Amino acid sequence: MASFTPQLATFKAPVIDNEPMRSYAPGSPERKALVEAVAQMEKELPFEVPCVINGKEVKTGKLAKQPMPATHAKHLCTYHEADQATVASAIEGALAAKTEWEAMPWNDRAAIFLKAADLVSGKYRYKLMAATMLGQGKNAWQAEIDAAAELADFFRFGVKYVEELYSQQPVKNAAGSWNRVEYRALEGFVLAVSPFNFTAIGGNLPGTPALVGNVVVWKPSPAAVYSNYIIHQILTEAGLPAGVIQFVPGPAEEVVGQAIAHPSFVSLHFTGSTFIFKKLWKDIAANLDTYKSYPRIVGETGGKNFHLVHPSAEIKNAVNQTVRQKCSALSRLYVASSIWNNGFKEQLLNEVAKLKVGPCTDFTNFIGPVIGRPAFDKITGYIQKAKDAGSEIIAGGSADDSTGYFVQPTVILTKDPKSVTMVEEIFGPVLTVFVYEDADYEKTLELIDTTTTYALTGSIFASDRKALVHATNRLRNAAGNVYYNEKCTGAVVGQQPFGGARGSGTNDKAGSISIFYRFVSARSIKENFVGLEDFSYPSNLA
Ligand SMILES: NC(=O)c1ccc[n+]([C@@H]2O[C@H](COP(=O)([O-])OP(=O)(O)OC[C@H]3O[C@@H](n4cnc5c(N)ncnc54)[C@H](O)[C@@H]3O)[C@@H](O)[C@H]2O)c1
Ligand SMILES: N[C@@H](CCC=O)C(=O)O
Repeated sequence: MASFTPQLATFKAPVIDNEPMRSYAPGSPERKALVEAVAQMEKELPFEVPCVINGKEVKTGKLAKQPMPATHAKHLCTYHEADQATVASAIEGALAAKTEWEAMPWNDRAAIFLKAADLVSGKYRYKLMAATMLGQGKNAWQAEIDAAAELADFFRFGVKYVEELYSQQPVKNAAGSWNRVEYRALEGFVLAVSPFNFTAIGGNLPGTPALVGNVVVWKPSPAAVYSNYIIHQILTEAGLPAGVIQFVPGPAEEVVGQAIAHPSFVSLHFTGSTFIFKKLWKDIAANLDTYKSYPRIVGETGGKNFHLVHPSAEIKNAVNQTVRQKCSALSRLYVASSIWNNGFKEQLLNEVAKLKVGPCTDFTNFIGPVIGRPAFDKITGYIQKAKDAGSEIIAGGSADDSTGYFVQPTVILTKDPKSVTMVEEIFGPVLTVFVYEDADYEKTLELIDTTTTYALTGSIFASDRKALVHATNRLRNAAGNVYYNEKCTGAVVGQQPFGGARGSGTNDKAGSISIFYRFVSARSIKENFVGLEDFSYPSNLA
C-alpha cells in the first residue's frame, strides 16, 4: 500500500522580487569581497571537477581543461569528461530518481530552489562571480548581472511561475462533478545543453525542467565547467535529491549523441548556436521511432540584433545605449544620415575610444577577452572579410592573442546593407553600421526584416511616436524582444521574458511562465460525485 504525503494546507510562496544589483564602486564592501574572492580563486586554481552522478563524484580520469580566456598561462579547472558508462549511469540514475522527485510536494520542491537562490545571492555570490570572471571573461558588473542576479531571479521567479501554473484549473464544473488538471513532469529525462556565455543560463536550463518535477541530464559548456559545477554544488546544498540533475561535462557530440539516442529521452533544453541546435533537432527527428513520447525541443540560439535610429531620435541616449552592450548584443546599426552626420558618428567614436579592453580582474576594463581561440579567429576573420569587401573600419579593428584573447571593440561602416557582417552572427565586439537616407525609412524597415535569418532582439530609437509605432508593426516578427529608446540587450527575469523566433529559437521565453508549459504534460481529471441511475438518454424515452 502506497503511503500518502499529508497536504494540510495550500501554501503560498513568499513575495518574489528581482535580486538587487550591487554597485562594486571603489570602496564598497562588495568590491572588497569580490576582489578577495577573485584573488583567492587565482591562488587556488586549477580546480579539479568531477562528473556528479546520483550525488556521487565520478572521476573518469579522462581529463580536459577549462582555459582562462584572459591568460593562456593558466587554466581554471581540470575536469573529468564523462565516458559512455558514465552517461549511461547518469541516465539510469536520473530515471530512478524520477518517481520520488515528481511526487515530492510542490512546496518542498519550491523550497529547494528558493534556498538555492539565497545561496547564489548570499554565501556563494562572490565565488560564482569570480568563476564567471576568470573562466568566462566577464567584468564585475556583467558577472553580477549574470551569475548573481539573473541566476537567483531564475530560481525565485521560477517558483512564482510554477505556483501560477499549478493554480490554473478548469473554470467550469458540471453539477455533481469536479474537474482538475495536474501538470505532470514529462515521461523520461530532459537533456540540458548549456552555452559558455551565461552562468545563469547554465543553472536555468536544468533548473526550469527540474522545478516542475523532471529529472535532467545536464551537459555544461566546456568553457563554463567550473561556474556550472558551483551551481550544481549549490543545488545539492539546497537539498536537491541525488540524481535529479546529473552533472555530465564531456565531449559534446558523444555525450549529447548518447543521450538523444536513449528511448527515455523526452526533451532537449538547449541554448547555444543556431547551427548546433538545428543539427540536434535533425538528429532527434532521425531517432523519433526510438522514443516513447514526442520529444519537446526548446532552444534559444543565435542573433543578429539591431538598433534602428530614426531621424527624431535623441542622439546622446542612442549613442550610449549603442555602446553599453553585452551578450544579446547589438550587431547591426541602421542610423538616419541626418543623425549620423549631426553628432552621432562623432559621439559614437568618442565613446568607443573610451572602452578599455583587458583582463576583468582589473575592474577599470570595460571589455574582457573573448572566450577562446575559435571565437578569436572567427571574430578577427569577420573583421578581415569586412576590410576585404571594402567596408571602412572606423574604430578598433585590431586584436591581440599574445597573453589572452582580446579584440578591440570594432565599428565597421558599410555601404552594402547585405554585406557579410550585417548578415551573419559574429558574437564578439563588432558592430556594423549602415547609414540610410532619412527618406528611406520604409526601405530600411524592409532591410532590417529581411537581412538575416535571426529574430532575437532589436531596438527602435525615435521620439516621433508614429515612427515608433510604424516600425513596431512593420518589424513584428524581426525580434522576440523589442526595445524603445533602450539598448537591445539586458532583459531581466520577471520583466522582459527573453527569446527570439525565426532562426533564433523556439521563443519559449526564459524567465516567464510560458517556458514551464514546455516541460509539463497536463492530465485532466474529472470526478463524479452522484453516480448514474440509468444509462439511457431522456431522448431515448418513448
Ligand atoms: N538566444 C539566447 O538566449 C542565447 C543565450 C546565450 C547564447 N546564445 C547563443 O549561443 C552561442 C554561443 O554559445 P556557445 O559557443 O556555447 O554555443 P555552442 O553551440 O558552440 O555550444 C552550446 C552547447 O552545445 C554543445 N555542443 C557543441 N557542439 C555540439 C555537438 N556537435 N553536438 C552536441 N552538442 C554540442 C556545447 O558543448 C555547449 O554545451 C551564440 O550563437 C549565442 O548567440 C543564445
Ligand atoms: N538576460 C539576457 C539574456 C541574454 C542571453 O543571451 C539579456 O541580457 O538580454
